Amino acid sequence: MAREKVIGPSSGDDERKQHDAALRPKLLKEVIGQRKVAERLEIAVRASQKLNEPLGHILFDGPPGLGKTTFATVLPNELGTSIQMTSGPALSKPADLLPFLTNLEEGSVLFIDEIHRMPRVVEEFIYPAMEDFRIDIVLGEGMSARTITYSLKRFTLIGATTRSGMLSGPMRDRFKMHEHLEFYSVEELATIIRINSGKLNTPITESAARELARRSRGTPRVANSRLHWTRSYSAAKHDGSISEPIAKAALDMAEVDSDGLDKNDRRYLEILIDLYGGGPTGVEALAATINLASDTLSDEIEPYLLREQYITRSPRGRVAMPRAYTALGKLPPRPKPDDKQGSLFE
Ligand SMILES: Nc1ncnc2c1ncn2[C@@H]1O[C@H](COP(=O)(O)OP(=O)(O)OP(=O)(O)O)[C@@H](O)[C@H]1O
Ligand SMILES: [Mg+2]
Repeated sequence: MAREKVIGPSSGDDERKQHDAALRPKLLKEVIGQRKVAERLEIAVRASQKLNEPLGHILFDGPPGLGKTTFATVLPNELGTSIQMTSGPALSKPADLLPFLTNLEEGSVLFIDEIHRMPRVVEEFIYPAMEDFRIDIVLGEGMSARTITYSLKRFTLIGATTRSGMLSGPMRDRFKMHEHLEFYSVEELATIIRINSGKLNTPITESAARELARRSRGTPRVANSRLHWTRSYSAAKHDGSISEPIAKAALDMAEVDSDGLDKNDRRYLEILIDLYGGGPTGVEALAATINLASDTLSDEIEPYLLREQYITRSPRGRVAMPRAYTALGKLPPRPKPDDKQGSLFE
């Protein structure tokens, strides 16, 4: 049965996956930005080929949409091997991992997304696989239980997480490389937008690419979704090409403000300022008021607001910074006269 599809500024999950797959770089040289990470991976790939050893296990962490899955899928292409993909929440017991482990080819990649959400029993089951390429399977119960050891093909585990802090120490230590992905510069995002408009056969001016880039929260996935929306907007109202005025009008209509903040960002800041007097406020209280999961707040909304200094974290909770007031067209609070350090927010 055909499902109804919502085309709009806030793409749904299915649509997001389609966009991601279509525009995702296939090789390391097509990956824009994250230069240091890409260079280290390049070295690791070459070494693995020259030494004829599997690539060491790699952990990618960073906020959503910055390229963790992209890097994980680029690596097997570089190595000329296959990849199997699963995720932490899909692995509720060790047996769930077995089909993946037994299907491994020599040197192939097993990708586990959201690896911080893998249950402890599965984590412990995977340790010997990571260390010695073997698994121990217990057969039977009680007195008659016996363990058989099963050797695996030498493989590379790639883990991705938005919360490296939630990963257990032993799990983290078993990865040879830890790569943290950072937000992208406007120039890098503008390059991604230019390349992807080419892939989508959509002419775009340089200033329009920069305008979309500036308003994409430092995040390639957001840049791609802003580009898709603007492209639809232009196809419906103009000739399908993207100029700066068209980009501006499309983003205004999508309620993305001139700094690139979207409705959820502004709602977060409004509640923090209007309801909680600018904080400090715990993330749970904010999440309950906004009616979003606190994980969504801390994984998706806050990293960018923190990095751009709209908010800051204190031991007592989140605090709005002057930039948050300005973004909402409000005056920042004045420092108290007795405040020696001149801090605005105590
Ligand atoms: N460095 C990059 N160069 C070009 N495009 C990129 C880059 N990083 C990400 N993208 C684009 O952004 C999209 C989203 O990236 P990706 O799916 O890799 O993010 P992620 O970090 O895995 O996010 P999540 O945490 O939500 O799984 C990709 O499909 C790709 O089109
Ligand atoms: Mg991903």
